[in-house]
Amino acid sequence: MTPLIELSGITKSYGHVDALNGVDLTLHDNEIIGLIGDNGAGKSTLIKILSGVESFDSGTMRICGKAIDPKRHSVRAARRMGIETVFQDKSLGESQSIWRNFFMGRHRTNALGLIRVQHEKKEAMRVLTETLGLGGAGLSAGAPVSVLSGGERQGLAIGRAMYFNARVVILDEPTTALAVKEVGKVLGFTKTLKQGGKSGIFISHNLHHVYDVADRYLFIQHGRVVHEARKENESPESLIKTLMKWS
Ligand SMILES: Nc1ncnc2c1ncn2[C@@H]1O[C@H](COP(=O)(O)OP(=O)(O)OP(=O)(O)O)[C@@H](O)[C@H]1O
Repeated sequence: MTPLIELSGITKSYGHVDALNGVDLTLHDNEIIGLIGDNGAGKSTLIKILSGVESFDSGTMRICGKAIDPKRHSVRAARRMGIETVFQDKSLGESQSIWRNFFMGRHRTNALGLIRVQHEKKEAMRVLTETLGLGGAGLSAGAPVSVLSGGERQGLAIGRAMYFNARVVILDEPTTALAVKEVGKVLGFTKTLKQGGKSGIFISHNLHHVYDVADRYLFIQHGRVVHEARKENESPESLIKTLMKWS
């Protein structure tokens, strides 16, 4: 089966800094991979390239078998091909309502071009309650995002990506700065992605979290994938040992 994402020899420099030095990476259908690497290893640069925020200098990138022209790659193009990124706490507007956030930039309109407010409210709540199990007293589509906990905000961003048919959801440090209970929620949402048939790329400095959600682990050092491991042969402790070896 054609992989969802195939990177071969991807390089990216910022002036004299070589952030990526020939990355090879494959992501398959309904698979979650964990990207592991020390500070400055190149993880963020890699996901910026995948999500279209940055372009790459050389190498080849294929999404669902289609070769990507680095000059035409953009966030919009990546989204069109089903790649969505959930950034830590940055993808939601605090004071805006939950339903507006959910449909931000992709509102459903009627024949007159007006936003279908009731439909969007209903759909947003359906995804949050049925797919992600959020809810409880007081949660309504019209409430501001600020009423949601840190974990629930990540859930909203993940639910939104699923609703808009993302094939691949990239989670960049989604558990950083969250309380333990909230971390559990976010790890649960990430597993929901996989149960829903999606794929994911999960980045975290906490290797217990990465171990928990990913099927396969890629270790990055100095802008290259230097080691790969599968869940069945690993434990959180063995991942930590391997990271120390490559740091
Ligand atoms: N916009 C930029 N301009 C100059 N150098 C950059 C830029 N972005 C990243 N770099 C450099 O590229 C290298 C890889 O950085 P990157 O942020 O991708 O690493 P990372 O693995 O995500 O690190 P961290 O875990 O600390 O977020 C680093 O040396 C970094 O300083």
